[in-house]
Amino acid sequence: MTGKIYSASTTAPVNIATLKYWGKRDTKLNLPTNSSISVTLSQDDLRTLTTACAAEFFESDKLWLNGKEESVHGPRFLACFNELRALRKIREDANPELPALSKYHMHIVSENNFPTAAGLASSAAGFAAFVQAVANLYELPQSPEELSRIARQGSGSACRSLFGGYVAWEMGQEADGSDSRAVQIATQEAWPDMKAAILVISASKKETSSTVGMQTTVNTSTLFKYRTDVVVPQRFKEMSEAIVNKDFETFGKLTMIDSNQFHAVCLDSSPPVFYMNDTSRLVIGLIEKVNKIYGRVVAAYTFDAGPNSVLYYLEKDELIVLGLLKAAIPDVDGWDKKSYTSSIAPAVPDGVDPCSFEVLKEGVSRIILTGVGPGPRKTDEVLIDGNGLPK
Ligand SMILES: Nc1ncnc2c1ncn2[C@@H]1O[C@H](COP(=O)(O)OP(=O)(O)OP(=O)(O)O)[C@@H](O)[C@H]1O
Ligand SMILES: C[C@@](O)(CCOP(=O)(O)OP(=O)(O)O)CC(=O)O
Repeated sequence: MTGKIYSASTTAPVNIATLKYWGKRDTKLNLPTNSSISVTLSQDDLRTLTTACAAEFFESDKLWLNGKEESVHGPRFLACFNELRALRKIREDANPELPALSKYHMHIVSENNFPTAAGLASSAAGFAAFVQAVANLYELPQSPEELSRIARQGSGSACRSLFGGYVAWEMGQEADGSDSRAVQIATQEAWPDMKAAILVISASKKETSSTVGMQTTVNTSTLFKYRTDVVVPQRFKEMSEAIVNKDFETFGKLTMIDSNQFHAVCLDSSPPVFYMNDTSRLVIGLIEKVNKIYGRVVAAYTFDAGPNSVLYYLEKDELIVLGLLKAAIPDVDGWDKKSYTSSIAPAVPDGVDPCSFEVLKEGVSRIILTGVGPGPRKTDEVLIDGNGLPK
């Protein structure tokens, strides 16, 4: 059977948290135990591209991710489908001339241009793109904030990828999750010189998913309650202010101590959850050393649920940060053509032991040079063919 196919596409960005979401107070609605903050990264380097289409002749909802069909019958996808269809239905009821897309099955085709399920926040970009693509298809009037409440139910961190720039996920208080949504703290333009270097230390699927790891922490860690009740509320205020004031020193310090505390509560879980490895710890040591040598925060490290390291730094310090990394890991994929050598400062400052570079050379497989970027973007690129199947 054939017929008219309605379609819309979007791209969506990855975001990397600087104040970590770790723990759910409601696993069904994906409601967090604490608020969190992230930086949205440029889609020139990391992005999901998703096409959503609907047609009367489709027989079921389907999703193809990177060319492979995946189930959409899990509760996360179902929650998003149901909410989006309900919003479309409101439009159709108000205007009976609209095609009855809410009654049609959907085909979703999506591509990540980076490793999936490897701690590079693919679920964040993936669910944000999915929700935004369907919202585009349905021509929904809802704001990014409202869409973020839906994306949150796909994957918590996805709610933050509905915005560009600097984003907070406010945990909310309501039992139904109506006030647990993302808001923008500052636009990309407000603080445009934030850069990020991602050291890909492992691009393989991780052993303990974030979903499982965080609930192990909620259920067993005694340090965790102190983190959510005392530490995060204070840090949330300080980090939001640091972003608004473009105060990298405070932003960077908070980013590093929060990453470390997140991994500390993982270790305090039973059984303990480990995400960092020896290479990750070496990166921490190196950045701590460099910051000490310069007497200020030149770069801030953060690690999610995996060994990969994300380093935030300001454009003005690019020569210091990338000069050192280029000296340490010159041969990995991902370097651009710039030289990053300076006539005034040595690439490897006094006090940094170049012997440690051997471990980095062994452990890092790729560098991704990126920076703060915008939120989801509509695109004319379409990933489906005339039969509603992946091209
Ligand atoms: N483009 C996409 N479209 C829809 N769903 C996606 C997409 N990309 C990833 N996902 C979903 O997210 C899952 C991977 O999420 P997971 O949390 O395991 O990894 P991650 O997001 O890369 O890591 P982390 O969240 O710890 O940074 C995939 O199995 C898939 O269900
Ligand atoms: C360490 C983190 O990256 C955890 C992300 O967890 P997810 O958003 O992947 O978890 P689910 O809500 O279960 O899908 C920290 C963060 O992004 O804030």
